[in-house]
Amino acid sequence: MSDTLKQLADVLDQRRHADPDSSYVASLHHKGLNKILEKVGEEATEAIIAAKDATNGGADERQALVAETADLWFHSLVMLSHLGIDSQAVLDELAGRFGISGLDEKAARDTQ
Ligand SMILES: N=c1c2ncn([C@@H]3O[C@H](COP(=O)(O)OP(=O)(O)OP(=O)(O)O)[C@@H](O)[C@H]3O)c2ncn1[C@@H]1O[C@H](COP(=O)(O)O)[C@@H](O)[C@H]1O
Repeated sequence: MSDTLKQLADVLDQRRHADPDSSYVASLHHKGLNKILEKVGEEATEAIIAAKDATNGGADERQALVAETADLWFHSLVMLSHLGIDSQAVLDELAGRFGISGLDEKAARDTQ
């Protein structure tokens, strides 16, 4: 899975300074951070609605949720690229959390 994310992140970095008229990614960078954040929020909302629809839905609704989650992940990667943050850092962050219960981590946070 992370090979796909890595490949996509590389393509996104390559498109950073491409022609906005021929690249959707370049057009997002050209419009700026606010537009990218607007898309992240929009795709998050669409993923939430798709998840609600998938609760009682069939294969089509489940596939729609997969597609909306892909849109959300894609636009989140564009956001990181725009800010010059290597998406590998997110994968490293998740890897660093392996074996640490979310409940234990939250309890430790509350005592700090
Ligand atoms: N994975 C994606 C990907 N996922 C979603 N999208 C685009 O994200 C947009 C989201 O759709 P919306 O309907 O929400 O957006 P919209 O209405 O077109 O845009 P707004 O007017 O709302 O801003 C669509 O244009 C999708 O095509 C993607 N565009 C590109 N990629 C990857 O990025 C690579 C580079 O793309 P380009 O920069 O376009 O060459 C591609 O080869 C793909 O690998």
